[in-house]
Amino acid sequence: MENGAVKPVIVAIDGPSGTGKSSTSKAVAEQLGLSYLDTGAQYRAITWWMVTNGIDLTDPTAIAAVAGKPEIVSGTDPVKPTITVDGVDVAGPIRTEEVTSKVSAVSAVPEVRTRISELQRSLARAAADGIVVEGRDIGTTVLPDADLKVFLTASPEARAARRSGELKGADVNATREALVKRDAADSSRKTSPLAKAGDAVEVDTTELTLAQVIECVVTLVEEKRAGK
Ligand SMILES: Nc1ncnc2c1ncn2[C@@H]1O[C@H](COP(=O)(O)OP(=O)(O)O)[C@@H](O)[C@H]1O
Ligand SMILES: Nc1ccn([C@@H]2O[C@H](COP(=O)(O)OP(=O)(O)O)[C@@H](O)[C@H]2O)c(=O)n1
Repeated sequence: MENGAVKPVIVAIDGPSGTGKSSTSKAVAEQLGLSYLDTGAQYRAITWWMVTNGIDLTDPTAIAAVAGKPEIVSGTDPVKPTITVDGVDVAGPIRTEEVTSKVSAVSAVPEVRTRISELQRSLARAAADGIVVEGRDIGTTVLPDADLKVFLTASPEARAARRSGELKGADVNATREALVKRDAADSSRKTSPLAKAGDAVEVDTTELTLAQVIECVVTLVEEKRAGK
């Protein structure tokens, strides 16, 4: 690059629910001055639109038929990420239990994935300094040429404890069951399932603090940038 400009760095962070993808990705992006994209929020947003519009989510054909309708816009500032559907701020409504329990059925539909993956690639291309993109299939399918791929894991117990800590009063066992069920659905779907890319660095976060995970990923990005 000319004039000493730094090449944009693309970081893919994948893994199941509650492994720390969002918290880690946001903090890494903020520390390194990169953009940030929560791809799960996009799948939640299209699911919210389908629920709101009474689409039959047991029928993949019905889902596919309307996959192109909602306009989903993601703001990629890690300090204040935003998400709107047809101009409506849905940051709150996409986190309800109803959307969480239905998102895997919607995200398994190939027409939905094609549409959302295109959005993701165009946002990654537009990020002048680079971007941290978190999800399930970023390293394997959406951005297979990412400069760094990280796959976060943690025991189901640790993940359920973290999640039920967020959802005040939620029963840990019920949270664990719902989480394991969603992982199974996301891992077994035909189109770009949740999977570790062959060249991803796996980080088990069960025994690590969030600060340790952030430091680990920042170091990995800096090593990549230094050409190590
Ligand atoms: N290593 C960690 N140790 C303890 N808590 C964590 C750790 N990583 C994340 N958390 C907490 O767990 C919850 C889920 O993290 P989040 O980043 O939303 O995970 P994901 O995006 O993978 O679902 C959050 O409340 C977060 O603060
Ligand atoms: N790249 C992605 C990201 C999310 N998803 C889907 O979106 C759902 C919600 O993702 P999320 O990241 O918000 O989930 P949490 O980890 O926050 O619980 C997942 O369970 C997947 O069904 C996907 O299919 N591919």
